[in-house]
Amino acid sequence: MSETSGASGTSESSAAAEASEPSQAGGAPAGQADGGASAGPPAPGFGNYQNDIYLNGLDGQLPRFTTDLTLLGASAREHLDPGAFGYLAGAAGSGATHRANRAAFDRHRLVPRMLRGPAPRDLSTTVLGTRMPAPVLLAPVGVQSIIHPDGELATARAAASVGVPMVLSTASSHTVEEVAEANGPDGTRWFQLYWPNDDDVCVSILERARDAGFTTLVVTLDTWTLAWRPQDLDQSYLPFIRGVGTAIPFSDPAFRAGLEKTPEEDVISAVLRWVPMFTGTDRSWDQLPFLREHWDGPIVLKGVLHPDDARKAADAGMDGIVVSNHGGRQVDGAIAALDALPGIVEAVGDRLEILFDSGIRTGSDVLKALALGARAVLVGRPYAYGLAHGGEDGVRHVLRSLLADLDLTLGLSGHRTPGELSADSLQSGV
Ligand SMILES: Cc1cc2nc3c(=O)[nH]c(=O)nc-3n(C[C@H](O)[C@H](O)[C@H](O)COP(=O)(O)O)c2cc1C
Ligand SMILES: O=C(O)C(=O)c1ccccc1
Repeated sequence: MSETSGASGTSESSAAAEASEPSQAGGAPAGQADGGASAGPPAPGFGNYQNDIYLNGLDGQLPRFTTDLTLLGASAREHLDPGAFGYLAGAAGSGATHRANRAAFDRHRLVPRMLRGPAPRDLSTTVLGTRMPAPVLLAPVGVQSIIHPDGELATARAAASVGVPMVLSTASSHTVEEVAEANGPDGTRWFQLYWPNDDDVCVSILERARDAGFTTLVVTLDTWTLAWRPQDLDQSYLPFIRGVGTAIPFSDPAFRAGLEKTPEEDVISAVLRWVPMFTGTDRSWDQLPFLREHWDGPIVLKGVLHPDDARKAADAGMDGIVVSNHGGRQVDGAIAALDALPGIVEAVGDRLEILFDSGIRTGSDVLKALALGARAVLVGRPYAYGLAHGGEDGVRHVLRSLLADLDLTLGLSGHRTPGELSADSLQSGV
């Protein structure tokens, strides 16, 4: 949208993996009614979205787009420039880890239980002091203005209307203050840090995030430099070197103080100062006290895949971790995030909160991650695809679909709350 596209990506990796998920004819035509999407507090029982959709059908209204979230990658292509699509759907290298994330879910199957009266259900939970209606958060996804002009503002509004917490990326297209306003007084929001190597800039961004009502800090460890991403390389597509996804630093007084000209006057110089400040900046465990000193809420480390790193996070006094391989976008050939989860839960499950992301597409995926010990999950590409399909309404449709599927699948499996799930709820290795 904001970019002109270069050569179209031809490698069969990454984006193709997402876009080639089995395509059924199920996708409702775009542009139709939004199946009962409405702002305001969520209806009691997420499964009601199913009723809304069927009842709207009596009036000839179909959901805005498909309710099968595994299909969204393919249809998002129609709404995006090739560059933006490749960036969103793509992955590292051959896409092996991206595919492994999905394959891992298939190796675990739920074993439903009967006649246990699992209604009404209660999906709500509290994670690190944040009350949430279901154990689901929106993962940090940067540069959302390449997906839709409203970008993170649309996401923030949709998240608040459903009650789901959002995690805002440092690489946002809108400032922390703008996103907080869109998310509103009732929205719940966490802030994701790409840790700048300039301490003054880091502290200034943290203070702004805290003042704007972001309660928990998520520090991403696995993307201190961008991986080899053929989908982007083949199109020479990197939004933030064009000053897209840089709203937070460019509006930051400490960052601006180090520039001779403002970013509005000279975007190239601002980009040249920012990019090396947040990428190419690997950190070490002994630097974590700096963040503790400058952030008074909970701190979560995102991108942990080894039990020893999870132990180090606990030893460092961190409050939580996200078991994640960044949706297969960083180390191609890395372990599927779901396969890393049980060992990490065993190592530190009693010492800190364990969240999970990478590959969640359906309600049953959420249940499998919870059964393997995650307290909550983050979902990335699916809501970004929703944003591509229909801005705020599109994100809301994805969220309501995922939560309705989660609620119904939990109940049909014989459970009333997510806390009832355990490894016994699964048959694994199938
Ligand atoms: C387009 C895109 C941009 C992303 N940007 C960020 C980011 O700025 N910060 C971050 O920590 N993770 C980022 N991620 C990773 C997500 O937070 C999350 O780990 C990943 O998308 C989960 O996998 P899934 O897409 O299969 O749900 C990004 C992912 C995508 C697809
Ligand atoms: O593309 C990503 O996965 C990502 O995390 C990122 C990194 C820098 C800027 C924007 C997004």
